[in-house]
Amino acid sequence: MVRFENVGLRYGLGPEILRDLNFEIPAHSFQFLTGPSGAGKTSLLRLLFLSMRPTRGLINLFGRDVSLLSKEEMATLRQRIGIVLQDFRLLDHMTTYENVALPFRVTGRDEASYRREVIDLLKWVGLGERMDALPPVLSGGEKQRAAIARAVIARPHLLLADEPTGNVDPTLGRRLLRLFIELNKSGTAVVIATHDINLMDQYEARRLVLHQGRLHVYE
Ligand SMILES: Nc1ncnc2c1ncn2[C@@H]1O[C@H](COP(=O)(O)OP(=O)(O)OP(=O)(O)O)[C@@H](O)[C@H]1O
Repeated sequence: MVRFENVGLRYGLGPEILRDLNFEIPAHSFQFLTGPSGAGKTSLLRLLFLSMRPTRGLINLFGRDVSLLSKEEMATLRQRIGIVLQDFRLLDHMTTYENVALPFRVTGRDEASYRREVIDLLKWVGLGERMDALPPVLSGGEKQRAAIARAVIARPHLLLADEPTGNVDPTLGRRLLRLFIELNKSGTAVVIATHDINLMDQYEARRLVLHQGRLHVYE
């Protein structure tokens, strides 16, 4: 599903923050991406979401060499990826319900066919009472759960999540982890970037560990 060959990344003229990355993310796999603060986890997620190009090396995503993709082809590939970023990126003029329903709306689906699904997921993540609220009035943890719901609702082929339990209490964190595990069981490859040792200890999974620019894989 994803293959990195000798990938390196630097910002501007700075040092290489990712070096000689060689790894694969198999279809249907589940992995934590971890490493100290500043190790490059968010940068690696950005490479995976095609919002940045590597400085060197090859990235193959869904069978395509990403350096050869047109903008339109990139947009199409991105539709197969769900992403939860640390700044959530919710649309402030849309309600929580509308934000979460967005992945269905962009594919032109009739609302009657997904309304129940969106409401059930909002209830599952504890936002049943906040469906009609606009993002600016949500708490940090509520925004995070809305962003997670939006990323998983359409069952993407690949889910990328950056510190998805960073703003919630441990009980809710466990609930969200269960959501990712269920999504993975239904076929999605999942990558969760986290510092949270407690979270990682709750589920036996592959670990991708970034350290001094290099990636170590523990199966
Ligand atoms: N836009 C940018 N321009 C220049 N340097 C950047 C930029 N974004 C990140 N960096 C640098 O790249 C390195 C990796 O940052 P990144 O945010 O990917 O790490 P991280 O592992 O996600 O950190 P954290 O766990 O603290 O979120 C850091 O040294 C950071 O300062």
